[in-house]
Amino acid sequence: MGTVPSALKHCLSYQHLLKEQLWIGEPAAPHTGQESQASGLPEYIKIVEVGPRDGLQNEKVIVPTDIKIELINRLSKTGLPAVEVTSFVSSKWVPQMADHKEVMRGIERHPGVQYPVLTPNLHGFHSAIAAGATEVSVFGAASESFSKMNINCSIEESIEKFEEVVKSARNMNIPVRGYVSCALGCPYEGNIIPAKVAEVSKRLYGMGCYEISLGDTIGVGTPGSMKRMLEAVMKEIPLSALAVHCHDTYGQALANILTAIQMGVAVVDSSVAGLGGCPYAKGATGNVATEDVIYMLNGLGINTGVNLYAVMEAGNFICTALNKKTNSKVAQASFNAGTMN
Ligand SMILES: CC(C)(COP(=O)([O-])OP(=O)([O-])OC[C@H]1O[C@@H](n2cnc3c(N)ncnc32)[C@H](O)[C@@H]1OP(=O)([O-])[O-])[C@@H](O)C(=O)NCCC(=O)NCCSC(=O)C[C@@](C)(O)CC(=O)[O-]
Repeated sequence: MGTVPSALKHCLSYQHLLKEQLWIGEPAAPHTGQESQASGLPEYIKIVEVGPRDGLQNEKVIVPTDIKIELINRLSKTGLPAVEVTSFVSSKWVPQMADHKEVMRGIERHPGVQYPVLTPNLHGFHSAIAAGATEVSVFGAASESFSKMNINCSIEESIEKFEEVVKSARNMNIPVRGYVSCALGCPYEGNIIPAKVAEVSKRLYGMGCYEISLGDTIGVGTPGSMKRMLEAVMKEIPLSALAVHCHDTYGQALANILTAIQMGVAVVDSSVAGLGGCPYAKGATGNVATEDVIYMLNGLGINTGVNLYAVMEAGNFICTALNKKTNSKVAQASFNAGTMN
């Protein structure tokens, strides 16, 4: 590979590059669950891929709709059980998501894959349903200031809007997921007490959200703060209804996820190539990379049902389209190792 021109190297598939890096692929032996059972970890972790929404929403240059659709179609073929597609929010506030209807209508739906979309209010919910959404997410915060900045209303007002969404969704048998942002810190208020996270989570769960995704929006959490926050939330909500959503600003995301799964959380949000950031959280970097989460879980013998190579290919596709370097350490390491062979 040493003499291959760099442009050509870029075109080579990760599958090809990685064929001799045996440690990087699927678990070597057929998964028995014994390894994870013995360690007390969940046998299966559900990965919720948020790249096409959370990953792309902060991109300065508008990503063409057909690229978004192609990314989602590629991710849908990797074994991922859920791919968050887009958000039905105001295009004045988040221009990158203005093509939500076209994206929703353009994607291929694979059996067994969920395609949730963000809907902050009834307006967004009705538009999402008209475009063919079959699952939605409401997104609240444990910080008053963040709620104001993000969705232009207080936490209390947001709960009222979410209740309307959940009520309408229930009538249509549409599942609703609930996010709680700033679960480990707020860009405006700093520290957020675990009791506040637990309180907002309880209200979202109580109104009918089937799952609560706890967002470390600005990636400031540590295993210590993750543990304290989860202990508080777990007093109010069944463990089976919890997910974690970690950004990697301070390089703690994988450690935080490991802490959460050691405590029994079995749903993890992540973003292909570590794309992401939040338009209302200045300085927040991307979500934890899906590739890195799968690599860690494979190493722990935990089943995800996701093909790491295929996710890396999808990551390579979107990074090439955006003309940026992947944030996935696993993809970087594999590509470097492959090109040095
Ligand atoms: C929530 C709103 C819409 C309120 O926006 P607003 O301006 O307060 O809304 P309003 O009710 O006063 O209406 C004003 C205008 O917006 C329209 N409008 C009203 N609702 C909608 C809608 N759903 N979709 C499209 N348009 C809408 C409405 O029709 C009206 O239009 P006009 O009459 O002026 O032409 C606005 O603040 C907004 O769009 N915010 C963007 C929020 C966002 O997308 N944030 C990023 C995602 S959250 C996140 O990334 C965190 C997460 C989930 O990943 C977890 C984590 O990491 O922590």
